Amino acid sequence: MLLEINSLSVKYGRIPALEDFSMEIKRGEIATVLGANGAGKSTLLKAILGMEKASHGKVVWEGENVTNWSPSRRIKDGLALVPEGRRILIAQTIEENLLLGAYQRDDVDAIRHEMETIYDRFPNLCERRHMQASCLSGGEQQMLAIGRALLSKPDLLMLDEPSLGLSPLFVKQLFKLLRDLNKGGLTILLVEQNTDQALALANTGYVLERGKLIISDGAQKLANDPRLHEAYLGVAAE
Ligand SMILES: Nc1ncnc2c1ncn2[C@@H]1O[C@H](COP(=O)(O)OP(=O)(O)OP(=O)(O)O)[C@@H](O)[C@H]1O
Repeated sequence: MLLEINSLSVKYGRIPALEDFSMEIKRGEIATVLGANGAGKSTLLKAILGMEKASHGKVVWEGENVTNWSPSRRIKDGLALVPEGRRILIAQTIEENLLLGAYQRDDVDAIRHEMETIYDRFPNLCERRHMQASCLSGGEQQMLAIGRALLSKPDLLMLDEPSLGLSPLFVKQLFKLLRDLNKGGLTILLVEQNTDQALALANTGYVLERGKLIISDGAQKLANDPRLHEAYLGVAAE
């Protein structure tokens, strides 16, 4: 097991955003977390990375309890997050943004080699590597955010709504990229609003409703589960 979340809870002040959430992700798997706005999906990813503190429960990474580790220590140990909204530094160059992902590494030759692999994958970034990131479209910025995360050499790549606001062409490219990265051995935890495509890609799916896990199942089975649609429409199953 690569990642185990045991009864994780997160509160903002006294308000619970995530309650008693548990999941397990095996190496090589793609898991997706679905749910309506405000269900607690981003909070879950932030808590896995250590950006939000758990009020209860545990995050176990490769068999080790990392609940009290800092985010930078978790990133160094193989966790990476592509945050909602991408968080690109638009006044910095594309290359400087990419290098931020490698900020804890000192294996310069390997970093250079991986940068070239990323540039091969994203020729649009390569052509403009010395230009400010502000010149990129939303879709290209999303690819840059993914490239930056890959440069930390993660074992688990977490993505928070990466398809949000992208054109259908970029969404298609994005899901193909995630499939290719997974074929190359990367484990993925994907938070998405694009439920159909996320479930078509994933092995397992989890549905959050108001901070609570209401369904977890194989992705194919979940795609046909009426409770998924109820969760999105905010209609409680009678
Ligand atoms: N920093 C914060 N302070 C207080 N409340 C917060 C904070 N961040 C999130 N919340 C609240 O916690 C709940 C869960 O938010 P979260 O962003 O995790 O949901 P989400 O499922 O990712 O939603 P979305 O799809 O809209 O991004 C929401 O009610 C939200 O308003």
